[in-house]
Amino acid sequence: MRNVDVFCVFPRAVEAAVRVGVVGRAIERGLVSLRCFDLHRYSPDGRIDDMPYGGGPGMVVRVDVVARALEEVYGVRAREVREERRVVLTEAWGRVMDQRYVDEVAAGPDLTIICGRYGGVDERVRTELATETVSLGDFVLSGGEIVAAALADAAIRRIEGVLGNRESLRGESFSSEGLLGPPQYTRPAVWEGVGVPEVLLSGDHGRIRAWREEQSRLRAARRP
Ligand SMILES: C[S@@+](CC[C@H](N)C(=O)[O-])C[C@H]1O[C@@H](n2cnc3c(N)ncnc32)[C@H](O)[C@@H]1O
Repeated sequence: MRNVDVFCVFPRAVEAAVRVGVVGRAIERGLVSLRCFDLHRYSPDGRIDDMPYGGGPGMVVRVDVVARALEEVYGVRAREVREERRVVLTEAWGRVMDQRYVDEVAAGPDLTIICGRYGGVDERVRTELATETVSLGDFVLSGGEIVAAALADAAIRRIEGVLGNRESLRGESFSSEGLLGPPQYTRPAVWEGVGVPEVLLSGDHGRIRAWREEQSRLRAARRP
C-alpha cells in the first residue's frame, strides 16, 4: 500500500488527524499519498443521504453517490475498483481493527476507505463496492472519519521509510505475540518522590534488555 484515499463527509477532519508528525512528513515527502474526497461533490443534487426504506430514524448514505465518487476518481466502473484496491467500509459491527489487520493493510494493495455517517450506509455499498468492513471497536461513533484516520495512520507508519528508525517498531505493543510495550521513563529521574527503576540508570544494557522483556510479558499478562 502506498496510496490512501478516503471518501467521507468531513475530509478536513481526516486530513487534520493524519497529516501530522511522522506520517504527515511521509506524505509531504511523497513516500505515501493521502487524498480525502467529500462525498457531497459527487451527488447530482447535493444530497448524499436519504430516508431509509421501511421507515425508521436516521438517514442512509446513498449507494449511487458513493459509486459515482469512485467512478469519477478512478475512471472505472465502481464495482471494478475493488479488483485493484482494498476498499474498506467503516461499520461499527465490522472486523475490529488490530495490529495484524493493520499489517495486512500496509502490506497489501492501495487503500480506499469509505466512511459512513448519519444512520449508516446503504447495504449495497458493502455487497457491491467494498472488499471488507472494519470497526474501531464495539461502540458507535457519529461517523467513519475517525476510523479512517486511525487506519491510515496505523498502516502508513508501518511502511518502510516512514519512521526514521524502524528499530522503534520492534518491542512495540502487539509487535510480537504475548508482549506489550514496556514502561518508559525520561527526565526528571525523580518526580514528586517517585523515582525511575534503578536498572534503567545502571548503564548495564543486558540487564536493561532483560528487565524490559520481563515488563513486556508482565504487562501482557496483567492487561485489563
Ligand atoms: C451513527 S453510525 C451508524 C450506526 C449503525 N446504525 C449501526 O447500528 O451500526 C454512522 C456511521 O459511523 C461509522 N461508525 C460508527 N461507529 C463505528 C465504529 N465503531 N467503527 C467503524 N465505523 C463506525 C459507520 O460508518 C456508521 O455507518
